[in-house]
Amino acid sequence: MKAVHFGAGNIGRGFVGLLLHDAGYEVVFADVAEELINRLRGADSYAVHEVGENPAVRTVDNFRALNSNAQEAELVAEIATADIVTTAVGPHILKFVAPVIAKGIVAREPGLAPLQVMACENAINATDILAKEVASQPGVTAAVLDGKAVFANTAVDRIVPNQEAGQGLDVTVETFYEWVIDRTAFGDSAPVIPGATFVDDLSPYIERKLFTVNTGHASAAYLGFEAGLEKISDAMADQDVAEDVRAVLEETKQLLVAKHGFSNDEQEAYVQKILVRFSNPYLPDTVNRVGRAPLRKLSRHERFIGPAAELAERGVVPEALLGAIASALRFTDPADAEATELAGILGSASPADATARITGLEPGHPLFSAVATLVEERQAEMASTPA
Ligand SMILES: NC(=O)c1ccc[n+]([C@@H]2O[C@H](COP(=O)([O-])OP(=O)(O)OC[C@H]3O[C@@H](n4cnc5c(N)ncnc54)[C@H](O)[C@@H]3O)[C@@H](O)[C@H]2O)c1
Ligand SMILES: O=P(O)(O)OC[C@@H](O)[C@@H](O)[C@H](O)[C@H](O)CO
Repeated sequence: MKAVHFGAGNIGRGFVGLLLHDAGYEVVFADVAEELINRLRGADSYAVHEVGENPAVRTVDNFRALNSNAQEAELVAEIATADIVTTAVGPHILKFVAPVIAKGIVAREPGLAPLQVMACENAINATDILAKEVASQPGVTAAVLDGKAVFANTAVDRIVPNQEAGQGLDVTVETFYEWVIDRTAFGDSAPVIPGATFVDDLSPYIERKLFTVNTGHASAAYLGFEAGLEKISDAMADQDVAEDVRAVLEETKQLLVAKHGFSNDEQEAYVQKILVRFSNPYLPDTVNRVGRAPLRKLSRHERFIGPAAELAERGVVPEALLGAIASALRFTDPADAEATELAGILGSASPADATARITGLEPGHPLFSAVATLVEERQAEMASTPA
């Protein structure tokens, strides 16, 4: 069995690659980072260090690596004969990997089982986004895809920080993991991945993951950044930050319980577990990594505006989420292109225009004016602070 996995970064090596390896797949990593590809080519195995409660070291072998920019023909041939394609490249990168995936699908011999495609990104229904991109490639029609590929949405959860320089291919991860996959996409032929959970309705799981783990995580990052802290575990050790994160998760709990029918106790247990995960002192995770790409995180259906908008539509003022959004507007990182772009929008547009551009909220939406007020406050702060 062979899997082609796009993105040999943190989650690619530390989670998706590991679970596919443990399920018996040979993994062909495809990435654009030449140095990383060369390292993978030169190694027989790498180690995944699971840190926290019940630490363990796992070994991944039986992999190869291709440069997806420089070795397109080879990659097409691999995809044409693979069982599974997965991605962990970032939601905005899916459009760049779609063309080669489409070519690989077109090149599959008739009679082969359909390629099983799963995007493992933090976004609601990321595989649908990828499927749409694949279907829009030249020469690809619904008839071409029919019988040659199936696309399944998934929710992936494991905190994998940026890795220390000098660590080579080895990855430090938390012990917890969860990979929930939409079973319905596969008919009777779902892949056997012992570490994954297959469900008939993914939407409650994917929203619960994004609006609890990622909303809480990003809140800790932006509130922690504002408090001058670098590590997520240090942010969680700050009583004010921890209380604010807890209040944010109380609000998303209210939404998730009402919308998806999770019991209050079940959701509370999920929240408690997550707070412990964020506080893991052995995990060298930073506010800059978790706060990365603030424009993506502040977009319409993402971890802040998504739940806050739904709460506002239900007549609830999401005070704690608004507090976290205010902190997100203050996030700066010269190395982060989206943080720079965010500052540019705040510095040049009117409060209403900036709010619409940053969040995608419509001016008539019940959340709009509350966010516009935060934007205006941030703009006033920026105007009074020397550059
Ligand atoms: N790190 C985590 O804790 C975590 C957990 C769950 C989900 N995710 C999601 O997984 C995705 C990846 O996150 P990450 O933390 O591993 O990031 P990362 O930056 O460590 O890895 C991304 C990898 O994708 C590669 N890449 C970029 N463009 C590419 C292209 N066109 N073709 C092939 N490879 C390409 C990069 O070189 C990099 O190696 C994101 O969507 C993230 O939200 C991350
Ligand atoms: O990957 P992002 O940028 O969407 O979010 C940053 C972190 O919150 C995220 O990577 C978590 O570590 C992960 O989603 C945990 O499962």
